[in-house]
Amino acid sequence: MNNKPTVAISSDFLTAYAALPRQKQGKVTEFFNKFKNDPMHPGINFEKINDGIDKNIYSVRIDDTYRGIIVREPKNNVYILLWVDHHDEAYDWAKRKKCSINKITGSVQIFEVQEVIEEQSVIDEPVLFSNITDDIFEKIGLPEEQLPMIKAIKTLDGLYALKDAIPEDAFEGLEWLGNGFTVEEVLSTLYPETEHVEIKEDDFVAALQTDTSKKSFVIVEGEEELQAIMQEPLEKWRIFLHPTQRKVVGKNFNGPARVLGGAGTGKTVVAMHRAKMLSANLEDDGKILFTTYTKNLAEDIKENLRKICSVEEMKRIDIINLDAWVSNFLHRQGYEYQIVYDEEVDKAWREAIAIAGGDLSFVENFYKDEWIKVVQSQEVYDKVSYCKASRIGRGVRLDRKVRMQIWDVFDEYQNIMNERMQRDVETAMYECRKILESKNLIGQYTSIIVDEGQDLSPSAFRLLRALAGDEHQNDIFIVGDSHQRIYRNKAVLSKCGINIRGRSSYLRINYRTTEEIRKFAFGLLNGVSFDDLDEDYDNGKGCQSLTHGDKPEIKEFSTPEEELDYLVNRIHELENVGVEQKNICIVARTHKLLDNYIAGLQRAGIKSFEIKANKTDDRSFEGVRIATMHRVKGLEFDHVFAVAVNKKVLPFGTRADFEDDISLEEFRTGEKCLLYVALTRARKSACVSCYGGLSELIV
Ligand SMILES: Nc1ncnc2c1ncn2[C@@H]1O[C@H](COP(=O)(O)OP(=O)(O)OP(=O)(O)O)[C@@H](O)[C@H]1O
Repeated sequence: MNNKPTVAISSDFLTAYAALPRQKQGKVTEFFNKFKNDPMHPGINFEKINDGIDKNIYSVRIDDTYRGIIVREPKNNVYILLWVDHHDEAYDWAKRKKCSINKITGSVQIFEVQEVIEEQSVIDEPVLFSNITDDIFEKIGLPEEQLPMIKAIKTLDGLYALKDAIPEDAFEGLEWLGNGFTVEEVLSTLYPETEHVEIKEDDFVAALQTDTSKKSFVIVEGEEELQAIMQEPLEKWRIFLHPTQRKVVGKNFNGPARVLGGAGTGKTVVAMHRAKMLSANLEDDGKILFTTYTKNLAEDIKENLRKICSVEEMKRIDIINLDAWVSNFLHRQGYEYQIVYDEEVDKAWREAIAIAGGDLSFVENFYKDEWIKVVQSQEVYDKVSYCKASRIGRGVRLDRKVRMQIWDVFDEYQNIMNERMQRDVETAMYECRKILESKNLIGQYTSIIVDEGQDLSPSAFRLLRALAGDEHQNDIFIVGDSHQRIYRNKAVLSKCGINIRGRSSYLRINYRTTEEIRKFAFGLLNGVSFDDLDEDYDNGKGCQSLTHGDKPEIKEFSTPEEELDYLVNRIHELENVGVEQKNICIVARTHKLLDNYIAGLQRAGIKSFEIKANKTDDRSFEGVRIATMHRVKGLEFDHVFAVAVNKKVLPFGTRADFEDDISLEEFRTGEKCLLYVALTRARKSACVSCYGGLSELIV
């Protein structure tokens, strides 16, 4: 017998632990501290489970009323904490459970052995898995004992009713098969080829270390680790990665890599774990840059990275939004221009058009778009180059004469910015790269990780290429989703010196939203084609959520007052069933609209907390969250109300604001993406409401 005990915790145990009253949680932690050091201490009361089917599953006494459920595998000195509950409930949970190592996948599995299921009595209905052969069931890790039970299932509901009885890894495959995914899709999507380990039937120590087991179990090594786990038991992302996530986190890529995945599929989680892994393996004075588009997201990431990284690992990671990095760098280099945004930039454009627009009759948006999508995207910063530049994908055709006239406006825009010692952010990024190149400062970072890659511009990616230096192992890692592109930037990686060919992956399991919300939100994007951040398309299909709930509601009202009444009632209803205000978020298209809701809620006695730009959502504040659609990016709440989704609000612009149909369509797509982002922040429920007519973007 191995003398050193191996003690592990299951993901289910943490769920059960999180549901206990605080005082009982303290007892469990106390028990566990004692237990971990000496599982066979005489004070630990192992009791057999009466009528239990697995002789290795025991109960242990936490206090007078609570019991823990533990697998004890004496041969290898392994202990796995599976559950904790009131005495009777805990015994009930344990009675029919079995813990074993799956012969095919080598993973540790907890499952129930059931003799009959009710559905078997419905004779004439065809079974759900009639086309699935035994070897496929085996491949997805279904225990032999459960074959008859699974083969008898007739409906998806029947499958869901058995969720707790089936091992987690096998259930996932069954759910996807039941939802119509093909065997090939299921095997290639959910069961990545990881290192193939031959596990002996009873070698629990080795089995706990397979990637599939690590999805549901964690071996607890030290005191600090245990404390960190028990302090935030529901933050499972810190510990239990899916094998598909683990594969991307740990892989050595011989150059830039890209990960796509719909909202809530764990892209940020993967990016954070990868940052930790790379930091832990950095040599000498290497450094990692973890960057993203918005400041608040960078702040959130910093906060979360602290939860998984050691102090040493954190020290080697710079976490900052790219424009802030650029601004800091330029400042250190004595660059005298100020980076300006939105209103300031628009002001300069308006003036430039008034001064140099002559008899051209283009709308303001046209110049701004042309500047970003042609000049900055291709770096054609002089008249001659601009006149020769490709304008593929731009709606209006321009002859040389008109291009020359347009350049006069661009010239004037640059003059104005120069006079004011200002720069738009893209120009600043371009100039930042030029300084890096001229001062031989390229390659400042060993590795760069980019979150929300869909929102970075070509100038940003070219700058990142320079910051990472020449292509090398694990140089750039980008996660993103073009369905969530809500700013005007769009880049093709290969055109920015970032070649990801052969190094791309897709995450397809949605951890955040219910399947019903995911489908509804994704349906809003029907008929629009999306890119893969490179030269190809991403159809965003082939995803599935882990949870289920009600379909999002669409509520139409005649007046804002009626909508507000509804909102107030719903908030009270949610509060009455124990939902905290901070887990509810109201999302609107514009800042101005938010003010109406804040005032309305106040009149109804409901506290609200506006989530503002450049700040994290401070959870210590009470109140229903309220934010713009742009601002909720990267956040999540149990319940989301997208309000004022009115005819004249979404899209927030009309045909007259755009020069041509292509520009208009691009804008409308951005507006759809905003609604997609807003709704996919919801974990449990989402509602769309409007007054005075529903937005035409909801079909
Ligand atoms: N392995 C995991 N185990 C448990 N929860 C997870 C896991 N991976 C991700 N999650 C949870 O799923 C939710 C979504 O994860 P994350 O924010 O990383 O997704 P995302 O793809 O970046 O989403 P979005 O693109 O919408 O911002 C988070 O609550 C996260 O904690």
